[in-house]
Amino acid sequence: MLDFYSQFNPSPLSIKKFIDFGLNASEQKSFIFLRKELPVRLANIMKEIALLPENLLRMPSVVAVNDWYIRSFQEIIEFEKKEINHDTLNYFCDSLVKIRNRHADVVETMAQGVLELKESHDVDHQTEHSIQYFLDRFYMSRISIRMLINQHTLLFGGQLENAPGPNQSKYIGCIDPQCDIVSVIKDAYENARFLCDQYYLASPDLIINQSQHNELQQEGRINIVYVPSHLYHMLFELFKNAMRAVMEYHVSNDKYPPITVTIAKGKEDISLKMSDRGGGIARSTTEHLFKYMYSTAPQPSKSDAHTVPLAGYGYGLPISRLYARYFHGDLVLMSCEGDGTDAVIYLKALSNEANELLPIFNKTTSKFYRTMV
Ligand SMILES: O=C(O)CCCOc1c(F)cc(-c2c(C(=O)NCc3ccc(C(=O)O)cc3)noc2-c2cc(Cl)c(O)cc2O)cc1F
Repeated sequence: MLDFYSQFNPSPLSIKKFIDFGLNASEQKSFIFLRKELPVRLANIMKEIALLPENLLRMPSVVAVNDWYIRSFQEIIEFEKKEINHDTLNYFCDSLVKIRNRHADVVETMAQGVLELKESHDVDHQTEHSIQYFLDRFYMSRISIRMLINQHTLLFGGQLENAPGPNQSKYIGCIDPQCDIVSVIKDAYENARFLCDQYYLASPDLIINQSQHNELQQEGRINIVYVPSHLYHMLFELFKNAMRAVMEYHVSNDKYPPITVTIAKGKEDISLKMSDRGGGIARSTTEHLFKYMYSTAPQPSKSDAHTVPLAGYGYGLPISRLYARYFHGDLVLMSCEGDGTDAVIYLKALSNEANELLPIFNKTTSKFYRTMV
């Protein structure tokens, strides 16, 4: 069955399609689409997992993740031949929730798998490159599958959790058609600042600027049709990094240079540039920050806890970049060593251009893995 579903390409949806479908949503249509599309997306990435180097595939954590995928795949294809009725639709929703919970810790578990590999084998450059290629595609696939599951369970899950927030009633699933970018920036800043204050007993201030293409003059705030939780995840990660840099660079004085976020709206892009004066990083170091292998460093021993670990321990940055790229945006770092760092989140201004970016398993993909040692 895996071969059957992996022969289909995943069908990318745009934010506009998610919205249009959600406005007059039919649970039956969603069910018919998902009981095919979810196995297709699962099968495509499972074929890639199977192509990983033996020594990674045999790591206990990778075996566990693979089992979760096999089990979830089997549970969904059960619905292929089920009669469509009220009970089937309810059972389908319950199965999706069960699958989402089963896969909750996939990111950490895969990181553990990479660590197990690093500790048990020498990882040559080519293998590291292939693992980077695989994990970018694997996590992007996971983001897309969770997006489909969340939309269905939020639109039809029935459990209308506690009354949605003030404007959450206008949400279409997890999409806010009028996502107020400034308020998401402020939320992410306040939460990152809370952690910064706890650790450094101080934190940089925030300045928000707005600028837009002169033909787009609009009063008030810039809104976007987007998934607020994705935008929050990216901003929270970037604020944490910027604050750490500023606080580590300006150890002495108690006045810290503020972090500036500039929101720019053009015809095609909406850009969020976060600038800090945290001393910046060398170009040679910047490229490592998006590497999964580099950032899966063994936990620092207590002794050197005082040094600020440059090697991150989360996958915060690479995964934040995947969220940006998921709807055809991007996340770019421009650091000037000795001064500070600009991090830019690019988003599509038009929801019909914000298409899912999905990894597709095909002959070229498998050729890529075949060259792996
Ligand atoms: O994943 C995680 O948990 C966090 C993973 C990430 O952890 C980091 C972190 F937050 C901040 C920095 C950092 C430094 C720094 O640290 N400068 C001082 C030093 C320069 C070079 C070296 C060296 O070459 O050894 C050591 C210190 N300067 O600018 C940034 C910086 C990095 C990013 Cl991604 C950003 O969006 C904004 C920034 O200001 C580096 C990180 F890596």
